[in-house]
Amino acid sequence: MDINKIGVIGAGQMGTGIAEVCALAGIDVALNDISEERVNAGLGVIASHLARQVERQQIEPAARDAALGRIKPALDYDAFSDRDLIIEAASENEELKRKIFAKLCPSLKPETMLASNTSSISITRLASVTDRPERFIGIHFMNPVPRMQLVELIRGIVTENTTFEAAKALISRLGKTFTVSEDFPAFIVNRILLPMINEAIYTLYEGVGSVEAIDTAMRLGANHPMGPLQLADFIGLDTVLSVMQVLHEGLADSKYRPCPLLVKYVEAGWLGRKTQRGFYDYRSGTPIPTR
Ligand SMILES: CC(=O)CC(=O)SCCNC(=O)CCNC(=O)[C@H](O)C(C)(C)COP(=O)(O)OP(=O)(O)OC[C@H]1O[C@@H](n2cnc3c(N)ncnc32)[C@H](O)[C@@H]1OP(=O)(O)O
Ligand SMILES: NC(=O)C1=CN([C@@H]2O[C@H](COP(=O)(O)OP(=O)(O)OC[C@H]3O[C@@H](n4cnc5c(N)ncnc54)[C@H](OP(=O)(O)O)[C@@H]3O)[C@@H](O)[C@H]2O)C=CC1
Repeated sequence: MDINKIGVIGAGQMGTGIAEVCALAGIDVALNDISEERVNAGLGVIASHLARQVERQQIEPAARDAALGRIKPALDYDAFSDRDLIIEAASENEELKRKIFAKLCPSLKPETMLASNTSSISITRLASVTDRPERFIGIHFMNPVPRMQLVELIRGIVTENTTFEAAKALISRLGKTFTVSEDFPAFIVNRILLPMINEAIYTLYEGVGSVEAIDTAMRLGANHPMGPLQLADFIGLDTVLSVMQVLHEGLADSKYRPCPLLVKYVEAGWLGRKTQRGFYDYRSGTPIPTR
């Protein structure tokens, strides 16, 4: 099936990025979140990111205007009745995602495909709460979506080839590259990257280095574009913790235990950029280490 109309659930960092790249590629987007206020805030973020691309002469103003014209708010799931694909990008919480998918299906055409942008959670388990597990797939974009070339594709145990092929065609239309991961905890990217970030937090927690030393060391010592603690704040410390918990529980190996300092920051509501404070304090505009 050609994908020309998508629904996106979750207007946060990833949902807005997915909506932005799909609209720029000519796809009609209906964007949902838990409130009209949240959806409108997401639409504002998309407009500001597109404006930045116009300023940088990466896109023409007309392309920006056309893309914005393709994105509309979806304040309930009835707005998804004509969609070809729904991409869920709500918070990294399995119970929340299962509730979304269970509630969503009755509003959809029988042939509508379902995808989750989950960083780590079992596609097979998420698919099992729907009426269409064969049309359910993991389409895992990377953050920030407009700038990252990779998309991970993860098939559930019964994902059909037609669904897999449609997802591959969408990724190609977005000008991105996919890799295929088997449906095991955190797939490929986060199975490797998040334990590294967790280890960086342990390095801080054990006093081996300061926030700045750790980030500078990896930026200049390993040519990472962002230091691991800066990246953790960019991803969201709640998401980082959720992924480590999925790895720890899913693989039953203590090497994936989340660092107690990460747990403390999340419990304090210090989630990184999205709350203006994590390993850095962003409230003044200049990132200042919080420890
Ligand atoms: C957790 C998961 O499930 C999987 C994942 O996604 S793991 C995370 C994977 N992503 C990464 O590793 C990103 C690593 N960082 C980078 O590649 C680069 O820093 C970057 C592409 C994000 C920015 O590139 P850059 O050219 O150095 O910076 P620049 O383009 O000037 O952008 C600078 C700013 O905009 C942000 N940014 C740039 N483009 C953006 C976009 N399209 N959307 C949102 N933020 C963007 C940058 O984070 C940075 O923020 P501040 O100005 O607030 O510091
Ligand atoms: N951050 C990253 O670097 C990456 C994240 N991902 C994955 O993408 C997904 C989203 O992550 P991210 O965008 O960072 O998270 P954010 O916290 O930025 O956004 C999640 C959004 O979902 C909303 N939400 C919560 N419950 C519902 C619901 N029932 N219906 C609709 N929207 C809801 C949240 O609202 P509220 O805040 O009010 O609860 C929030 O606006 C997660 O599964 C994450 O693992 C994948 C790749 C990279």
